[in-house]
Amino acid sequence: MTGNAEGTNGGEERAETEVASNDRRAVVAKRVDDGDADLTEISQLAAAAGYEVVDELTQTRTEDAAFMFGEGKVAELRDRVCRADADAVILDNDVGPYQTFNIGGKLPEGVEVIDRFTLILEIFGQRANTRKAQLQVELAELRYELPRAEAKASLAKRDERPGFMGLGEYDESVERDIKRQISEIRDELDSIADKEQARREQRRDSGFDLVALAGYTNAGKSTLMRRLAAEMDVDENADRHPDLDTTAESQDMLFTTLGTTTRRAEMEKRDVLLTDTVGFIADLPHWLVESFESTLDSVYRADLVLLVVDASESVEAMREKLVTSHDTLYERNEAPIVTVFNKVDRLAPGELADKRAALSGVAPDPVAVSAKTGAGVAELRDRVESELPEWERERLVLPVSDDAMSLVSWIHDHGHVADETYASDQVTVDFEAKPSIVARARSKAAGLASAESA
Ligand SMILES: Nc1nc2c(ncn2[C@@H]2O[C@H](COP(=O)(O)OP(=O)(O)OP(=O)(O)O)[C@@H](O)[C@H]2O)c(=O)[nH]1
Ligand SMILES: [Mg+2]
Repeated sequence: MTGNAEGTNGGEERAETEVASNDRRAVVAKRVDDGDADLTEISQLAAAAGYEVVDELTQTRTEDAAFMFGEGKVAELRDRVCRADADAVILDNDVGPYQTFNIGGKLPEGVEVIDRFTLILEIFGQRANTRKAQLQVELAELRYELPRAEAKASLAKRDERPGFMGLGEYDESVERDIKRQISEIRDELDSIADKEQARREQRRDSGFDLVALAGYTNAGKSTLMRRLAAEMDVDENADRHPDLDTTAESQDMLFTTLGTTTRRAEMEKRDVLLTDTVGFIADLPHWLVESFESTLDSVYRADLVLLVVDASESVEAMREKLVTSHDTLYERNEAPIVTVFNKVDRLAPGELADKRAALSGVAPDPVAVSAKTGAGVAELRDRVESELPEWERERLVLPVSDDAMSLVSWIHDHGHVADETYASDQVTVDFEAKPSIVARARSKAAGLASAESA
């Protein structure tokens, strides 16, 4: 594949690649059919992957079958690469394997041609620090490679261009090998996903509501996560919640967060576990989204999703990012969504009201916050509690016994006790909890009563 996203075996080797990668120089380029090409996001992605952007080039024209750009533009690209002494060309386009090969052929020896997807994979490869993340990166790389291997195999078979791309002979065994690896990785990811699903169910059974932070990359999800999270009680929960973590790193960089982090959030009544996860980005091919699907399970399977958007950006940028986010959520999301306008500390007076009005179609009734200053966060907590699935109210009268006392404390752990009254031989607990918890409390109480009468 193009780019240097190979070597997904992680470990110390990866750390060295990362250090070495920090002084790579890149020219970023983009072609659009019409209008002006915007290089902001691809430049941010390049920086996130550790490239220094040394020059840029854009072109507005229809796609050239052989070179993607016009051939004259490729000559200009070559000049710029030479002048800037660049190591790589980063293209913000969906570039076919042959186009990549053809552009590479016009560039000085050793200059890499990297497209948007391989660049994103490179970033993910550098950030992948769990088994699951590494497997997902490997899966995406293999899925990127498969059609390319197929193309090479069919060319080799027809004996038209042996040694295509200077990478030696290809036969179908390469393809078979890739397919076998893909299926092995899928199996392992499936079993990880099953364990995670079981853990979510267990958490629900213990009375937690699961709230997920979703949104475009760099919207401020991790910063908001830290703001909402309770002072850490990881130690207390270390066994029950192995992915609970004290940190959720924030940086002004795309894709700071790759894996998922879960922390307890402090709410008035509800026990909420908040999960932070990978950000969304526009224009991803389906194979890349699918490779990271199980990372988004914590969003899709939550009880409530907080869709965070950077409100300091232009209305147009916000709209595009909201649409991308909704597209990503659309097919599989099961939970209600609350839109959060973040970074309101950066807005001029009146700007918030204008943006609310302009975006009411894609962001109905958003909560405005600053994760940085804490403004609006109290309102957000109230909103989370009011949007979570309704709790049921119940009143149980129990005999005073050791077993009854442990049931009372179980109810305290799993719901919200409004009143607890002791009489000489009985205790009355008035509480609210999820319907499933209320049902279990009832059956436990029935068990107590029958044990007593036995
Ligand atoms: N001014 C301002 N900056 C903020 C606010 N919230 C987050 N930021 C900044 O925005 C940048 C991105 O924040 P993160 O919390 O890393 O964003 P994220 O959504 O987790 O990003 P990824 O993990 O990269 O997808 C950081 O530089 C934060 O300091 C806010 O309310 N106000
Ligand atoms: Mg983050």
